[in-house]
Amino acid sequence: MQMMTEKNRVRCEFIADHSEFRSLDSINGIAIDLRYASKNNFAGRNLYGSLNCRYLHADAAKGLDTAVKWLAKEHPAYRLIVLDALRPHRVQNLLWEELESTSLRKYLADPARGSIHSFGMAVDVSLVDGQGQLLDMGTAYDDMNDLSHPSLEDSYFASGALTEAQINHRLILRSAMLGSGFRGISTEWWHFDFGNTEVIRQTYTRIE
Ligand SMILES: C[C@@H](N)C(=O)N[C@H](C)C(=O)O
Ligand SMILES: [Zn+2]
Repeated sequence: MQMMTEKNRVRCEFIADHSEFRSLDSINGIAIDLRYASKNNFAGRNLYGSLNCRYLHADAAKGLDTAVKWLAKEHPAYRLIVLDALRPHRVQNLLWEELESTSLRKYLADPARGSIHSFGMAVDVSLVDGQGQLLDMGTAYDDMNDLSHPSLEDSYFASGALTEAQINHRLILRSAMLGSGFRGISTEWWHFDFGNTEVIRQTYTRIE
């Protein structure tokens, strides 16, 4: 296993000069509402402060370009909205502290391993309609409970806790993302990693 060296870590303040990363503003056709750059998140405060986190690694940005094109062709009434993208490692630490002594840490990557967001290789996304309104996914973004788990959707549909429309919205989002090289996780309908997470942790640049 390759050890992470200093050259694999870059402070977020220098990201604009780093050729591996692409601004979200270069991805045509997406909406952007970075929740951790506002008070509208589970911590209730702006966690990014003056840091510009409107970035992704170029590999993941290319995947998002593909997802945008698929959606425009197959579901032109809907658009992707990016709720989080690059998340500096120092902010992952803040999120981890925020959930100390709770059972909710299972919804976060342990900073000891590192979040794929901190490599710019994960995105939190949803769908908006033509008016920019979020589609109903059955739970809100970062709603840390079982109803958000893709792995439990079938049973929640059977019990009536999730409607057909809510499941359909999730399926459209998932089709756009999985068909473009992203992988979902079992506990969050909004989170997608691009590529092999072990390779990313070992070889990609982590933003501090
Ligand atoms: C906290 C949530 N939005 C999230 O992104 N979780 C993943 C697993 C992470 O922390 O990397
Ligand atoms: Zn995420």
